[in-house]
Amino acid sequence: MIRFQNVSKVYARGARPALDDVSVDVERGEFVFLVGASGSGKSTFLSLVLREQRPSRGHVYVAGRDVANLSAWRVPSLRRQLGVVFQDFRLLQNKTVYENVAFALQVIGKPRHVIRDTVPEVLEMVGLNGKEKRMPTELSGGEQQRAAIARAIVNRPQILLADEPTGNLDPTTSLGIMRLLDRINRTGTTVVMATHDDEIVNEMRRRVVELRTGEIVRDEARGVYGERERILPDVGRSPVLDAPGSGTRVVPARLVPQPERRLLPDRQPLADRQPLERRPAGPAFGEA
Ligand SMILES: Nc1ncnc2c1ncn2[C@@H]1O[C@H](COP(=O)(O)OP(=O)(O)OP(=O)(O)O)[C@@H](O)[C@H]1O
Repeated sequence: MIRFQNVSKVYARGARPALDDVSVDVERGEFVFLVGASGSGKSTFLSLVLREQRPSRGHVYVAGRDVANLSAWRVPSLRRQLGVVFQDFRLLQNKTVYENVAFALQVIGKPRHVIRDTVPEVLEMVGLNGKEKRMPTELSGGEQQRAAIARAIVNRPQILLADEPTGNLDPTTSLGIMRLLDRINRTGTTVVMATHDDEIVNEMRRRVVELRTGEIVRDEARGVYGERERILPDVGRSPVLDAPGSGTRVVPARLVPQPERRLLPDRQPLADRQPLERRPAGPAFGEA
């Protein structure tokens, strides 16, 4: 779905590369965390996928197309396959929630009846029904991010890119946003999320690609799909969510980050989860 082949990006002559010979594949339907310190190249990675930037060397393929070689008139069609959410939401302040989401369809020429049917469906999916007429200033941060996510997925993109989507939110609100992104991913949308939030990364137990000064220093499958979990024999309990009534499950002790704190209660028993390759590519939203 996304392939970086020996990609380097140098912004200014003589400067250190923002990305340095990066090769990585993101498969259809994956959820990948892109982590690394500030300045390690995460946003550069996302901007290359979006064709906001072109690589200085190497190739970036998105849905099979070499994006650096796309002619300018094909870039909008690439972007239609990509939904994007940002830390600062970037809603249009003079439009209501409904209008913000509808606008994403209007600009690509969707007929009015499609907009009328689709927007309420997406707003319900992200948990904003009843708030259609609110202006962005009348929403909490978490609600603004939900509106931004609704706008990003309303056109059913194959890929959702999220650049620090929880960066402005408190832990509880972040949890809700992560559940929503998880749900969107489970319907078949590939998600790549750049984040500094170790707690979320450790909790979600998905693939983690770590950048350091432009190079990949870690690429690790986590959780049920990761080798680490399968080979770990010792099993421990999370002290926070193993409280009575928490509905949590046993987790391998060594996978619980320090300090131990679980953000995301598991909603799906391990045995019910399918390996990625067997997960059908479903519609881009709606319940899995
Ligand atoms: N448009 C630009 N022009 C010049 N240099 C840039 C540009 N964008 C990023 N850089 C540089 O490239 C490097 C990687 O930056 P990037 O924004 O990709 O990192 P990041 O991991 O996303 O950081 P953060 O977590 O702070 O957002 C940094 O050294 C940064 O200064």
